[in-house]
Amino acid sequence: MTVRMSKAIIEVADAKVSFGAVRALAGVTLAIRPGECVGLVGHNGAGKSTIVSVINGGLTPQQGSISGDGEPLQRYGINAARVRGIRCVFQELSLCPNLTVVENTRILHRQVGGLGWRRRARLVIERSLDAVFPGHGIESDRTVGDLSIAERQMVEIAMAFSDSGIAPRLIILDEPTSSLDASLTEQMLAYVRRFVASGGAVILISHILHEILVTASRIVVMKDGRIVAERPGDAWSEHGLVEAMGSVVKGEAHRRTLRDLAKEPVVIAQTGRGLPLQAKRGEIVGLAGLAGHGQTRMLMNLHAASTADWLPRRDPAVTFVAGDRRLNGVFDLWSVLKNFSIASLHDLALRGVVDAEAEAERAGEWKRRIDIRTPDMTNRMLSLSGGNQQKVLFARSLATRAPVVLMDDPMRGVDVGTKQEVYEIIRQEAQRGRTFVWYSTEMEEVCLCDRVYVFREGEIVAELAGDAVTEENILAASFKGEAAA
Ligand SMILES: Nc1ncnc2c1ncn2[C@@H]1O[C@H](COP(=O)(O)OP(=O)(O)OP(=O)(O)O)[C@@H](O)[C@H]1O
Repeated sequence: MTVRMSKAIIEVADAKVSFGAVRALAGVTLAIRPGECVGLVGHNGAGKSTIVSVINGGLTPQQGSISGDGEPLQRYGINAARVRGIRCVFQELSLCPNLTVVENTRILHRQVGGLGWRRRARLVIERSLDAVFPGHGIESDRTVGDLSIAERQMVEIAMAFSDSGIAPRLIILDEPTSSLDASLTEQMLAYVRRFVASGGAVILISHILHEILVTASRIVVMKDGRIVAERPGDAWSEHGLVEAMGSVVKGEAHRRTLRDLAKEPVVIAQTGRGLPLQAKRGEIVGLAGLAGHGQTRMLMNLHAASTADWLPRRDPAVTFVAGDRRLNGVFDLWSVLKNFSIASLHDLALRGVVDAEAEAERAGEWKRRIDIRTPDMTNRMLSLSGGNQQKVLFARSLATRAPVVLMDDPMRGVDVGTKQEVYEIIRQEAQRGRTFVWYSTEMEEVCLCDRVYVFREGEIVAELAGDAVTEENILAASFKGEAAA
C-alpha cells in the first residue's frame, strides 16, 4: 500500500545563512507536514533559531529556496508566513511590555480592529489561555511588563495558538518551557499533542531532551549549521540524542556527599510567616516550588541587602546570575568581552585603569572553560545565540571573588553538554567554600542541591535536606505546602 504524504506546510531547501564570518546555516533542508511535531535539538549556536527565522519569514537565506503547500514562494516574509498560519514563540519574548495582554493581542491579530476590538481581542486571548493553561489566573487587562517571566511566556504561547480568523497551522516553539515549571510545561505539551492530533504542526526546540522525546513525532538534530541526523521520535533515546549533538554522554548527575559544613550560616533570610532561609559556607542551597511563588524576589532581596552601599566594593559580598537576561542581565550594546568583565573591573584595573590584556586573558579563559561560541570576544553581545549569552552571564558572576552566588534559574537555554560542565564548576567552587543559592525551574537541578527550600505563595513552606531532597517531596510541598512523609 502506498502512503500518500500530505504536502508540506513549508519546505526549506538547501538554506545557507552567514553572519559575517559566522556560518549559521550551511545548507539546511527541512519540510514540515500537517499532523507532525518536529523536535529540533542541537548545541548552543547550532543554528536552530536561524532556521526557525527562515521558516517564520523573518530572515531571507542568502541561498536556497522556500515553498509552501507545494508552491515555490518567491517573496516570503513575516506577513506571508502569518497569512499561511505560521507563528513563532521566540526565545527572547517579544510582547510589548508597556501594553496590556489584550492590546498585545490586537497587535498580532490585525484583523481584530474597529469598534469593540477590545472585547473581541480579550475573547481571542482568554479562550486560548484557558485552552492551553487551564486555571492560569492571568488577567488580560494587566500590563505585560508587570507579569512574571513565566506569565509572559504563557501569554506568548497562548497568543501563538490563538485563532481570530486565520487559523494557526504551524507553531514554532523556540525553548517555550525555559521559564515554566513542571506542571505548566505538562499543560503546554499536552496541548501541543492535541493540536498536532487535530492536524496542526509544531516545531519544538528545547534543551530539555525528555520533553522532546515524549512529544515529537520526528526529531531532527543540528550541529554547526547542518542537520546531522533525523529519525522518528520513538527511534531515539536521550543517550542517542546527546551523542548525535556531539556532546559527551555523562552519567546522571547526582547530589554530592556533603562534608561537614561550618555551623554559622553566611546567608539568613525570612519570608513573612514562613520558615527562615539559611545557607552555610560551601553549601549549595536550592529554591524550589511553582514558578513565581517568591523565589526570584527572595534572591533580589538577598542581593539588595548585601549591595546597598554607595560605593562599589572591591570585594563584593554577593554576585547575581540573571535568568531573565534581557531584563536584568545583558548590556545589549556592549561587546561579549565588556558584558563579561563588568563585574570584575576592580580586579582587572591597575591604578583605576583597566588592564586590557588581563581582561582579554581572563575572558579567553572563561570562553574555553564553558565553551562560549564566538570567533571573537569583541563581537556584539547580541550576535551570540541565546544559550551562549546565558553562558556569558554565568562566567561574569563566577569570575568575581564574591563568596555568595545567587542564581535566578540561570540555565535557561543552555545546552545539555554545557549544563554538565557548569554543574561541575558549581561543585568545585562550593568545595572551595563558595555558597550558592540557586533557584531552578528544572527538577533535575533542584535535586543536585544539598538543601532545598520550597516556596509557596511567597513563603518558605518546607525545608528538605540530604536524602529528603526528592522530586516527590518537592512536589508534595509545592502543592500542599508540606513535605511528603
Ligand atoms: N544577528 C547575528 N549576528 C551575528 N551572528 C549571529 C546572529 N544571529 C545568530 N548568529 C550566530 O549564528 C549561529 C547560530 O545561532 P542560532 O541562534 O541559530 O543558534 P541556536 O542553535 O538557536 O542556539 P541556542 O541553543 O543557544 O539558542 C551562532 O554562532 C550565532 O552566534
